[in-house]
Amino acid sequence: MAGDGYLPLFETRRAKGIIFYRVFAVPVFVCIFLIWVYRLSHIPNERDHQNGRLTLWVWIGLFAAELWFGFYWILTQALRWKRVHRQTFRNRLSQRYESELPGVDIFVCTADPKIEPPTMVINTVLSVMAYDYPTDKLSVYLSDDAGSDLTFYALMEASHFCKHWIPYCKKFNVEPRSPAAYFIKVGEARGDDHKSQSKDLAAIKRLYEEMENRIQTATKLGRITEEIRMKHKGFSQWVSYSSRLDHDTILQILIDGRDPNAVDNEGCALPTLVYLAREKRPQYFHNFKAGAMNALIRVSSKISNGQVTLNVDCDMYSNNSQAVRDALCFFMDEEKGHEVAFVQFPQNFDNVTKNELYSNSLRIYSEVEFRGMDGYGGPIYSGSGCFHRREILCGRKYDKETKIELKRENDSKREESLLELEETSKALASCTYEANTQWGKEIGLKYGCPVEDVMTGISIQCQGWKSVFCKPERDAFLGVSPTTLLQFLVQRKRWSEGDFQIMLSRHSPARYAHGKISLGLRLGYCCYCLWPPNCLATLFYSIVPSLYLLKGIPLFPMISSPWLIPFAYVMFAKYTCSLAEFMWSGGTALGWWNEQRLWLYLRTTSFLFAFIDAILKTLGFSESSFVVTEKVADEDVSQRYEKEIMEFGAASSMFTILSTLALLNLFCMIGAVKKVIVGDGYVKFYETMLLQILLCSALVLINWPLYQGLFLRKDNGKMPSSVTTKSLVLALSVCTCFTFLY
Ligand SMILES: O=c1ccn([C@@H]2O[C@H](COP(=O)(O)OP(=O)(O)O[C@H]3O[C@H](CO)[C@@H](O)[C@H](O)[C@H]3O)[C@@H](O)[C@H]2O)c(=O)[nH]1
Ligand SMILES: [Mn+2]
Repeated sequence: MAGDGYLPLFETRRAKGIIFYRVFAVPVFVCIFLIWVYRLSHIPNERDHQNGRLTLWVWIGLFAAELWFGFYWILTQALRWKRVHRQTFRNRLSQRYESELPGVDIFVCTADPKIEPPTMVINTVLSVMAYDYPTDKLSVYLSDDAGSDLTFYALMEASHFCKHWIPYCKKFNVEPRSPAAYFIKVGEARGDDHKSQSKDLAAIKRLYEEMENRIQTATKLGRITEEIRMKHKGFSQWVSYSSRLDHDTILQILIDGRDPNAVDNEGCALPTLVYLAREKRPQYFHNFKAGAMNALIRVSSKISNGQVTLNVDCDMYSNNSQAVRDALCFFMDEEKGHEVAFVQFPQNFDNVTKNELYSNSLRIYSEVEFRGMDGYGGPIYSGSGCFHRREILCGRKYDKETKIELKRENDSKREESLLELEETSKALASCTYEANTQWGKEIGLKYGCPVEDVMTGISIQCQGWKSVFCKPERDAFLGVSPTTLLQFLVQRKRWSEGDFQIMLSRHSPARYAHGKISLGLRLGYCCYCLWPPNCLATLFYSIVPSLYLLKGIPLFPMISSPWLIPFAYVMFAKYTCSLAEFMWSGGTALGWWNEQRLWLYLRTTSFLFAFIDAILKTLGFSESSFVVTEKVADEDVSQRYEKEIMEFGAASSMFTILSTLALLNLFCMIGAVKKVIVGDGYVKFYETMLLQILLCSALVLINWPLYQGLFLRKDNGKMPSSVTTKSLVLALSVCTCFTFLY
């Protein structure tokens, strides 16, 4: 196809405004440099203060923090310097390859029926079963790490309902194809929007609601009744089940794509649908999601062996039925496609409130930073919403000469009977299968890291492969993001700890990746992998200058000094730029303000805990864990979330740290105000301490929701009184000790 008249399947464009951005970034860097010069050229000596020695240490601390911030700012530039946008041409794909499209295996992961309700899980499954893609080439696998018969039951119901749902979606070309999300959307639309299909709509809605009722009745009951049990032989597999961590492999091919009778109610073939709960035994470590994915890769290779795989988390339903075709435009492009190992779509969420209370839209990642990495060889593999070439995920090395042909017929073993196929596949999901193999090391997803995805992605890129970031206009996947502050902090602790572990591991972008991926991409990786150490500089900067403000000792240039300019410019430029970025990406000003708060909270808690834990793990002192994010919330928690009221309500040590810091700054602020009123006059204090006053007031201002939670609120989401007491005592003692002892 390549040649003179060659029309590519995708196009890459430079992002607009890059030159403008670069021109803007240079003076910021110069000013950062001047700040360093200021610290080095103004080292305090004994005569400056009677407690000069102490100030010297503080000076060194500030210099270290500013060195770090400056260095980190340079890293963030790598994510902005060369942003690109991609556009796909699905029509061309269809014209050239419609009859030769490759098999696509879709893996949905779930791990707990309580916090990932079965109805949510099957909505995701149904949405991907209804992709606009030849159904005989589509297979959907649900991995259930809880081995729950409730989830299995829900999937069984879905396997019946899909016979109505898939033809309905295709007939009326509906979006989104998650039934729950679709019915909500239709409910909100104007009456005449769906008039032409009102009869079919009413019928399909009734079917869905009946199914949903049955599933929810079972979920509420907490077990499967005998009556339902009798209906499907699959339940018999639960006899060996003693707990979620101790059971045989449970595998059911609910719809066998090879079976000529597996058709929808219009007579069209259905996609294959498989339930898998891999074997679990207490004496074998199960490696969390990475273990589940590797079992899925093996089992699916036996059953359908699609050349392309897609993984979605159980809450991430497909919101765009064209996404598979978008991904294939990259893989199947005749000129550049052969070097693309994976295509990552952004993670979007359908429960984000207007001003993103927990900065949960991941806006800056998807609009700015991933595009920046894409310019340097490809984004990180960030889990859900990523298409892979199966062979590469299984460890195939890059070789310029040989191209992996995607367009070929499936070579699955078609002769075996369903039962035989189930039995042989089961063996692939046993606990012992991986012993003495390269699974988890060179093959499949990597083990031993809480962010198995990022780790796997960097090692694929280091083999020489590229990746692509694809963000179609209509969001491809929508999921559920945390709805409480604690969930958010715990999730980010897992992410940052995992990323930092990569930094300390043999896959470190700082060392291992040298010469294997571009410098820009390595710096980009470092930006994420160095999240946790940020805690040190941020803690220092949010405590020490405020305490010195209380004492009346200046740590920054005076208002009349020209050295104030670089400080002022860096702050002004950095924050204006981030505000502009945020608003250009479609956010609100208040959303940006909330994001700044969340960064402070992350840096002082999640990153701190992650920093300590990652180091302990690397030294072998603690075991890895994976706290699954809750996807449902209590009624009153959800209501507060809708109203954008921050949720505390748990006696967590993370909250003690946050409250102590907030109170400490408040006390310093009050102390400073008192000094101004009774002390040597407003003007002098203001002249010498301006930056410290600004810093401390900004911290007080941004912590406003915390003070509310500590003292003003009465609802269940307020700060628990134990946290309030602890942090009051801590903050007061620090302030008192500091004032009187030094
Ligand atoms: O033992 C486990 C633990 C988790 N999961 C599944 O993994 C997915 C991700 O878990 P979640 O708690 O939702 O974590 P998030 O932080 O929201 O997930 C992001 O970060 C993870 C890495 O930390 C990636 O694996 C995910 O794809 C990415 O969306 C969910 O579908 C879980 O059901 C398992 O299958 N087995
Ligand atoms: Mn999730």
